[in-house]
Amino acid sequence: MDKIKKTIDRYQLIEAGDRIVVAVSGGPDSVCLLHLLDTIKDFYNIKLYGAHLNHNFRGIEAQKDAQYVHNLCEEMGIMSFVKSVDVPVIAKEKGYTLEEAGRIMRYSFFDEVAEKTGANKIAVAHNLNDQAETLLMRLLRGTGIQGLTAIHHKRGRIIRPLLDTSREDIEGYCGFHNLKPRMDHTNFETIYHRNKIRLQLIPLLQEYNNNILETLAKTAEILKLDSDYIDYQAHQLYNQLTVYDSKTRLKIPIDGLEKAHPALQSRIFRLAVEALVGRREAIEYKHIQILIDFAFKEVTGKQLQLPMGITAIRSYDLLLLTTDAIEENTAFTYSLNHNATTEIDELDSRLICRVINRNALMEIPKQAHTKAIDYDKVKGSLKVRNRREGDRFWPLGLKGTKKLKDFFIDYKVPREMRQQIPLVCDDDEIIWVVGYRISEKYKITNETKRVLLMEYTPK
Ligand SMILES: Nc1ncnc2c1ncn2[C@@H]1O[C@H](COP(=O)(O)OP(=O)(O)OP(=O)(O)O)[C@@H](O)[C@H]1O
Repeated sequence: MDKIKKTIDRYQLIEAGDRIVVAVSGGPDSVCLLHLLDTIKDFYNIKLYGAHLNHNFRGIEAQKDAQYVHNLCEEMGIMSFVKSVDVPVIAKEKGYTLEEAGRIMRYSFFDEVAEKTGANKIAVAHNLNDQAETLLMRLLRGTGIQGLTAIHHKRGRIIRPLLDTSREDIEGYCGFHNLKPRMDHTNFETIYHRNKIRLQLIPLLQEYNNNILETLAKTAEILKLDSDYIDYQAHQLYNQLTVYDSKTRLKIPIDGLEKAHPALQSRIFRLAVEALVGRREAIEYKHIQILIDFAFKEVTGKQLQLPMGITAIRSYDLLLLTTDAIEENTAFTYSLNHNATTEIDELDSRLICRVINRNALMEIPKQAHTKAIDYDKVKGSLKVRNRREGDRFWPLGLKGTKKLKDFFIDYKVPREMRQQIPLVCDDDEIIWVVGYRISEKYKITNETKRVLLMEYTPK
């Protein structure tokens, strides 16, 4: 009891008035956690809810776990929530491992219960041994400083009050209070490997250091401090560099990245991945290495396909990361009416055209997306379309026409964005490359009488 109170206070896991969902698998750890929190609930002035997910891994045994948790909570007068999810089916459908799917479903269920009850915290029962085992497993597999910080006492609204308490103490507590937890079946994570670490490696290490569990936990804590600092720096730089086109598309200037310390580069990529797909760990170290090589060494225009549907595109001095489908064939053409609004569905935008008198032009504010041209020079019908093979254009201020492709290159328009740039044309020529330039041929001169005013806006 003293130990967990110390942990709670040291890491500020609980505040008066908290409503806490306790994740109860039915094993010794979570039963001990529930009992402990129930004992101190008045001291801390908190309200508890029990939550159990039946993963449907083990038929009747799993149902008994669920029943057990339900009964236990009822005996303690704690409102409980039990849900059954067919995790094996979901894992198969989504291509996750059983362990991954179980974890995702479990945490989304805890969130659901928190939503329902208005809880602001979720308590899970990882203990000191879990911490040491996780650290050793990661060390053996190979990991970075972040991985060696192992399990955290607090992350978002998840709290782990038992993280400094050993399995031995937890079993002692259960025995003392006559609690009868069910066998802990919850650990699907390479059970065999973890068990070997638990039963062989840790006892061996204990011959060298009696307090190996505490030592490993301390190491994780020291590393966490340093890791937090590097993360903080990475966040700062990420926020400084990254430009979002949309939620599914972001750009990072390559020279900014290149100047950053390599320790920050890989973290910035992970933050970008997190922004796109919600999870930092969605791609592995080897993918980050490939991405770094791609960003700094590959040629313009090439694409790199990463897991989770992420595409990286290097274009000029920008690295684009997106989960959008990169479509090549999106040709569109719309006729423009002189005094009307034309919707361009493909770009989710509209173009408003008005023919006005030359004199009225003075009152129109100058904006990049509002342009005026000499209407009397327009031949045939007006339209807006995207680029075609062989397009040429005479940019305002230049001596003659050039290939539209070269114009785009001059303006560093990424290749895969060129399809998305509207071009206002007449029967003969491109009049306006929207967002960039109008044509020299259609510019307003002293002779201009009627003006076509065009305004391009998002829908
Ligand atoms: N079926 C379950 N229902 C409710 N809570 C559970 C369930 N399984 C696990 N938990 C909670 O999660 C904690 C960690 O469980 P376990 O060690 O099996 O998961 P892990 O895979 O190691 O970790 P994590 O779930 O945090 O990724 C348990 O102590 C318990 O609080």
